[in-house]
Amino acid sequence: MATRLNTSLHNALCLLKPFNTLLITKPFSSRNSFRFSKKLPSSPRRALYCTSSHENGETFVLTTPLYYVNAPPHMGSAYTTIAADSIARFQRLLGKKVIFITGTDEHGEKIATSAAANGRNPAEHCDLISQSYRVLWKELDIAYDKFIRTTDPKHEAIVKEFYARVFANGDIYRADYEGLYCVNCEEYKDEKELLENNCCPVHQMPCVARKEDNYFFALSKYQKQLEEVLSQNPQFVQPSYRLNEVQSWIKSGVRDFSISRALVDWGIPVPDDDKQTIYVWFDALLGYISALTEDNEQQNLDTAVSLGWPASLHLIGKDILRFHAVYWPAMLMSAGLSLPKMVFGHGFLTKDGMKMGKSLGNTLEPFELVQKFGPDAVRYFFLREVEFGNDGDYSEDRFIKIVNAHLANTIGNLLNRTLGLLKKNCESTLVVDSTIAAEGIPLKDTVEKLVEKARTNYESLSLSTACEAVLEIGNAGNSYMDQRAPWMLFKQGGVSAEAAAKDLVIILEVMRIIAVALSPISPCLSLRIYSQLGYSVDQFNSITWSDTKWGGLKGGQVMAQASPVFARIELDAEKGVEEKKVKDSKKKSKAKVKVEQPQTVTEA
Ligand SMILES: Nc1ncnc2c1ncn2[C@@H]1O[C@H](COP(=O)(O)OP(=O)(O)OP(=O)(O)O)[C@@H](O)[C@H]1O
Ligand SMILES: [Zn+2]
Repeated sequence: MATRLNTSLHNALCLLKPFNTLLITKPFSSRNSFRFSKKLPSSPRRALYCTSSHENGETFVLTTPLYYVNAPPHMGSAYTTIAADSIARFQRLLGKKVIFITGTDEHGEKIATSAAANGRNPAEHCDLISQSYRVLWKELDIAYDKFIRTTDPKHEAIVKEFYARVFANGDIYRADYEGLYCVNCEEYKDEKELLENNCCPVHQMPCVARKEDNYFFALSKYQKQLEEVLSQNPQFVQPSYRLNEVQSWIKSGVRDFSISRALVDWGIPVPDDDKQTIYVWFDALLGYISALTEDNEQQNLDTAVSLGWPASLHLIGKDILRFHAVYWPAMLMSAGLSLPKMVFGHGFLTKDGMKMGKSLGNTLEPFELVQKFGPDAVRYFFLREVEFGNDGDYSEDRFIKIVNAHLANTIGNLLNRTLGLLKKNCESTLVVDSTIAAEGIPLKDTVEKLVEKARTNYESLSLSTACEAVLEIGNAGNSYMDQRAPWMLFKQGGVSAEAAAKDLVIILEVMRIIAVALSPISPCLSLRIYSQLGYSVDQFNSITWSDTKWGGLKGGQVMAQASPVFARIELDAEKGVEEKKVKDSKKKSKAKVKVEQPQTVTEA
């Protein structure tokens, strides 16, 4: 609730500041180094696999990864969260109850080391970094419903209960382990997946040899059930090429993994053995369940599960696919809980071809980007530019080109020009209902088809194509404006002027539909469009996807004063396109946001 209120407030602020410049684990192996000192447990005692024991009807529960607080967020963490927020907003538009869960993963060796390196105790360190995630989510208009920290006491209670269930099911045993460990992944690595000098392929740093006496989770017992989950429900892992990856891991044989650490103090103690702490991944994944509870509720698994489990969607980066698509389902089966409905592993934002990451330190600063360009531009660019699922590289030139062309020109200018004409010729008042204005006009059918394209692509998480469909609506509106040239028709007067007045209604209806259809991606921009069309913040906040249907604008509705809804980004010393191109090729440009002048003068 608090989040919702904050979001409304924030939206209202967006209205006041239209040019939102914001100056404002792993399976280990070890053919050579791995040995058990104890026998494997026998097979599971109870039937475990169920994908839908809990049906939560129209509730859509989605999660981002719980981000590791070894360092503040970067554009990669923001990317997943922006995508999740857009999906959550779309699902809310469909009328579903949404529980959007995000949070921070705060235990483990990497955190303890990072805290020490910064001269802080781990708890202080986690408070600070976790807060920086919340601040960034606010800047980016992320309307999450639950923010879980794995250091929350309610989480610890759930983890211990879960551990006890898995133990009671005979799936935890004690053994020695010796292997190569990547501290940044917090995972023992299979030697065959390492690069030269035993370097982790994700973090490009050598893994260290470790020998420990740990508790193990008997993943190998679930091999067959995991195979069945994937073959019976191929939707479980998306996109489909990631499913192939997961299937091949499982086919090559899953191995038990260690779920405790003897050398790490900063973690949840293993029940009945306070010399060990629970492995950070075994702990963190449960955040998706503990997040469902309220702080003042009795904390137990059954309560948590009744509040929304299983999740409809785990949205993650491909780096943590194995945890979510192999370990997590097996852990849930062991505890007798339902499996999430889908795990979607998107690609990496890269820098020079390498995954941008905290450990590598090659990150793009999201706070800086938002301050320079505003949340709408940042959200739009990454979701439009990177096909969801694939990797994508960032370049400032491309960023500026895309947001200027799409948001400032195709959408912003069209609205501005139309409102300018309406003010000059119709006293900013619509002459007729948009349904009547569009009678016999093919543009209406085109828009309806594109709305449907946007909807199906949002539904299948093809966010880039959904953006593309909305932009096509804008292109269709621009073409209509250019073909009809209403400014000429107004000059002709009489019937022509009457037709021109209807044309403006048609284009403004197009703008209204764009605002609704783009609201999951760039909500503040949509709100600004809506308010220019004469709607209140409350009216905007109650839109649903059915508002993409043609016919919302009515005759007599008075439009607001025209003012640009999206600030075109200008380069510092820009003096014309050619000069800009030359400059760009010579040195990295510095960008700033500048308000573009309305373009109504020449046409009017
Ligand atoms: N470069 C990236 N591109 C896309 N998503 C990313 C990227 N980096 C992190 N993420 C998101 O964050 C998740 C990993 O969170 P984590 O807190 O471990 O961040 P990290 O920067 O990858 O950390 P590290 O570099 O220490 O491994 C990924 O699964 C993904 O959701
Ligand atoms: Zn690693």
